[in-house]
Amino acid sequence: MRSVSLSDVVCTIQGKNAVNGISLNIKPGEIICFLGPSGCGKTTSLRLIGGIVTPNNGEISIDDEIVSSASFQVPPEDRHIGFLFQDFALFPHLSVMQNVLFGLNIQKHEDADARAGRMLALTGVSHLAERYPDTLSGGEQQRVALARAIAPAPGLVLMDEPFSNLDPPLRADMRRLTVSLLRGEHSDISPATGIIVTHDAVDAMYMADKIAVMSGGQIVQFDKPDQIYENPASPLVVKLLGASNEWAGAVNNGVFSTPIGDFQLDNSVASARLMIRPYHLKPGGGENSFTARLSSLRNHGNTQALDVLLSDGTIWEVVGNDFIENGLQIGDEVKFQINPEDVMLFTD
Ligand SMILES: Nc1ncnc2c1ncn2[C@@H]1O[C@H](COP(=O)(O)OP(=O)(O)OP(=O)(O)O)[C@@H](O)[C@H]1O
Repeated sequence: MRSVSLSDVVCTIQGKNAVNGISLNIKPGEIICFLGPSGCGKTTSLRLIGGIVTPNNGEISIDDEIVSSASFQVPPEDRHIGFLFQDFALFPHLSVMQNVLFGLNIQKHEDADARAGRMLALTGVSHLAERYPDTLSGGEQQRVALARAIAPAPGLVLMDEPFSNLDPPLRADMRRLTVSLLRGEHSDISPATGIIVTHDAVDAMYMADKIAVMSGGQIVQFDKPDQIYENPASPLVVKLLGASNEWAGAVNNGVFSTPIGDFQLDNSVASARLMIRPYHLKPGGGENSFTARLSSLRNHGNTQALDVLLSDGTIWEVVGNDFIENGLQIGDEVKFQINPEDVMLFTD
């Protein structure tokens, strides 16, 4: 298991800072997910760590040895990293077995055949050993790519959207498998530090010890998933982690008056934004409640969703599972309860 550290790393591509001064310390054995909207610099950060692109400024170290700076670059093949990148697709002219053997043979691994066989078994593709990549489904190819990345026991594995082409049940399987392999939960497979790029919050929440949320080439929050979920640093982080309702407006003399009630803020604040998750709004009266009119009701099977009109015409979503059973109907005026702890307030 290897440590990775980035210090004030900048990477300019075609005159634009794709990565704009990121610093990060990743401990041996940690699984880190880079999460962020499209174009925020996740893939470039991973490519910098892999040595595929060179920083214009700053330093990258692996196990306390500098591997990248503006003037010095250890080539990717000398970093002994496992890659699972779209650009490093399976070799089309090699069978599945030969693909997994590739890295093992470079390392002159003693029991390469046995180890490749074991990796194929663990990733559930032993029966495809003699097949060629173009005869495999997307999901099968991703399993083989995972086996190939981890087979040489690299101690550090970089993955760029490793489950991008998988449907939800297969994605959940692959998440579990990836974490168990990185954690070394299988005998004779050494644990590894994992750095994974994803734009899927569920992937990140499930797999990561820590999530690095990126925006505009910078890391805007780096913390444990539950911390990020409970204390998001900005509206962007709230949105990345799941659906949310919001309302923004002026603050007058420290009072933020919203359709769901008044909130006391600092006197110096001029404007604010309130956010709340759809499933945190529950029908019911009482102290912290507000009234809204139901404008639509959708049944998604295991959940039901309401669109509700606030007093100023703003539409919010409410998610639950018993609205229909409780007789709610479009046009009804309904009271909704809020727990003040679920309200996220951001000042501009
Ligand atoms: N080869 C390139 N040529 C020009 N611009 C590039 C290149 N690679 C990246 N960029 C730009 O750098 C920025 C960061 O790109 P990057 O691929 O790192 O983002 P990302 O967060 O991984 O996005 P996505 O989730 O869409 O893959 C983007 O604005 C992108 O357009």
